[in-house]
Amino acid sequence: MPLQQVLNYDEETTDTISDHYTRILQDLGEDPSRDGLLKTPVRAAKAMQFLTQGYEMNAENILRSAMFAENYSEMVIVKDIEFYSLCEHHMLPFFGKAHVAYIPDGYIVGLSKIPRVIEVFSRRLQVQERLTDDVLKAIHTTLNPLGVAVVMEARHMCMMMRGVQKQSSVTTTSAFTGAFESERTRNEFLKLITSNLH
Ligand SMILES: Nc1nc2c(ncn2[C@@H]2O[C@H](COP(=O)(O)OP(=O)(O)OP(=O)(O)O)[C@@H](O)[C@H]2O)c(=O)[nH]1
Ligand SMILES: [Zn+2]
Repeated sequence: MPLQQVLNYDEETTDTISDHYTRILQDLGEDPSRDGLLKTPVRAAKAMQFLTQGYEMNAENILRSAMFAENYSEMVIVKDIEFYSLCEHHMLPFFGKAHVAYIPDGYIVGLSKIPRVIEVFSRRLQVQERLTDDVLKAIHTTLNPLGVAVVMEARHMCMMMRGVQKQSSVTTTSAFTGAFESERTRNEFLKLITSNLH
């Protein structure tokens, strides 16, 4: 299922989460009955369901829906794909850019499906390392290419707004399979994602 701008929110789930948010507001010392907060529990409940809709999505189905037999066997790179996720420790956002490459082995995939796979795994509670690995494995096992490479760069709000409070640190994670395990291929990919060629 693709990322939905407007989810079909299940009423019962929204009500339950909303009730929890009402209590959280009270526990934070707020007055949930004041004008500005009247709809906040429902809004927050819907926002959290939106941000975790990846649990309902299936990466394999998305990729299989647009796989085409093709003899192209050079590196295909989709870079600068923005993503937003939630860290599973604090449920605060981490966000940044993903760069994905693969070398086809008989099949190419519709380009938009790569950002869609990133949505599947980023719209959940995550850590950046697992997110990187989830994207890698989904593409590798479904498309069966000669190799897959994933690099993700992100800023973590839990390190910026609270805790250690470092505003400019960026975390980079990477994972590689197949041909990208060779230094030459990996370096070519890294060179291409850091170039300004558009
Ligand atoms: N490896 C990894 N760590 C993350 C990620 N997102 C958040 N964290 C870290 O998860 C750790 C949780 O550590 P704890 O000591 O249990 O939590 P805490 O007391 O809130 O830690 P501080 O953030 O240092 O105040 C922190 O070091 C966070 O920076 C991620 O995607 N990957
Ligand atoms: Zn965190």
